[in-house]
Amino acid sequence: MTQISSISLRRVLDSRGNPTVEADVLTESGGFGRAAAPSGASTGEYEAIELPPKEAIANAREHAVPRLVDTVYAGDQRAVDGALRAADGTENFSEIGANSAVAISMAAAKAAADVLGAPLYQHLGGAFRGENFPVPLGNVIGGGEHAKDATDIQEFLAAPVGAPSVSEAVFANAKVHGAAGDILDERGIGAGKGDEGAWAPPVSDAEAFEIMDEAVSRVSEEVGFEIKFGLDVAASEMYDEGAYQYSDGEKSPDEQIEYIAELVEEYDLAYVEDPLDENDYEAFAELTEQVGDQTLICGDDLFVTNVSRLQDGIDQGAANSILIKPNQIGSLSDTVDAIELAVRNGYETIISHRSGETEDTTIAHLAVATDAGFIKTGTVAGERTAKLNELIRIAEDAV
Ligand SMILES: O=C(O)[C@@H](CO)OP(=O)(O)O
Ligand SMILES: [Mg+2]
Repeated sequence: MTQISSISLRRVLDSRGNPTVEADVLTESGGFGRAAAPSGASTGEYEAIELPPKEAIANAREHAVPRLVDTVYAGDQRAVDGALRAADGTENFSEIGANSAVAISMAAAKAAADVLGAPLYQHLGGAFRGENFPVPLGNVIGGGEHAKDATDIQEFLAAPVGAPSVSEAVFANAKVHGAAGDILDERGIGAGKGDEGAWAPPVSDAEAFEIMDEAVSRVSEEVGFEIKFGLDVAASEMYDEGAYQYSDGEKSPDEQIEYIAELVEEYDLAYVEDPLDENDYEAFAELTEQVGDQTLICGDDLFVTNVSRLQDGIDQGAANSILIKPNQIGSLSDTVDAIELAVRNGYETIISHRSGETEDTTIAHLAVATDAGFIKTGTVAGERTAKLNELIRIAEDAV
């Protein structure tokens, strides 16, 4: 029933106005799935390779499509992803492109769910999936590679850890975004928005901390539950010549560890992603040792959703959580392998969008299917709210 009968690939727009790969998968019984690849700006050095979409599509048509059509069952996700790996023949999808691979992988899962008449989260999670819903981490203020002339730290993220439901959490994050906008106004600071819809004000990181702190406490008081905040430092982007380059000077790796540990204390941060360079497992381990019992130290560029990099981190005690981005590794099976390895070792999982996104909502389903503790997918902007609104629908459907 789920045997793949055709695959179409096309270029569509992403939220930055760049082309990306979209895949349609059809099965012999009429099942249909459509998915599109997202795209990063602050990409990790060890990510699977995104090819220019035209090239990715041409190569996937030549190598992958013939291996899948009339042969592989969309319901057998491991077979779909195994065929993609075999068609590509490299470690990092540099032949067919991780963008083509992940689009086909996700579209096949959706086609299978369609045939089975089950929502995607149910198909991926199975009968015994957990009962929890992820806490949404929402980007409220940001800079780094996502906006010029804004903060050095890439993302200041609202974390509504005390929210009684997914929908209350989602609305609270949007309110924090609104409150941060009000505070910027009150301070006479004009701000545009970055790639993910977060405010991108021309302020120092120190001022952004003040604004975030004020915004989460205003909204927390209004909604009556605890809202903390966290960061994506995206430190690899500022690491150069052995030091972290901030607008107001540089910090050595030891100073960076001390600075982040102080921020965790001062602001009671719920979450700190990529506080250190992607090659410095040792520094990650040191910071985790210092503050890992108070906060999540998360590896994004450090782990790139890759089981062997995650295993290295587990062996060394580097970080206590992992960011999960299907396009960093190129297939849903590889993604789920990373999630399972993390869970077996007590690492929290955070399913994440990319800064370049589409209306695709697969990550909302993946987060629920795998019982992830968190999902990072913005606060406002259509390609972000697509996931958040899907999460609200899933929560309603799954009761
Ligand atoms: O660093 C990140 O976590 C992501 C998403 O916020 O950014 P990008 O997609 O640019 O890598
Ligand atoms: Mg990141």
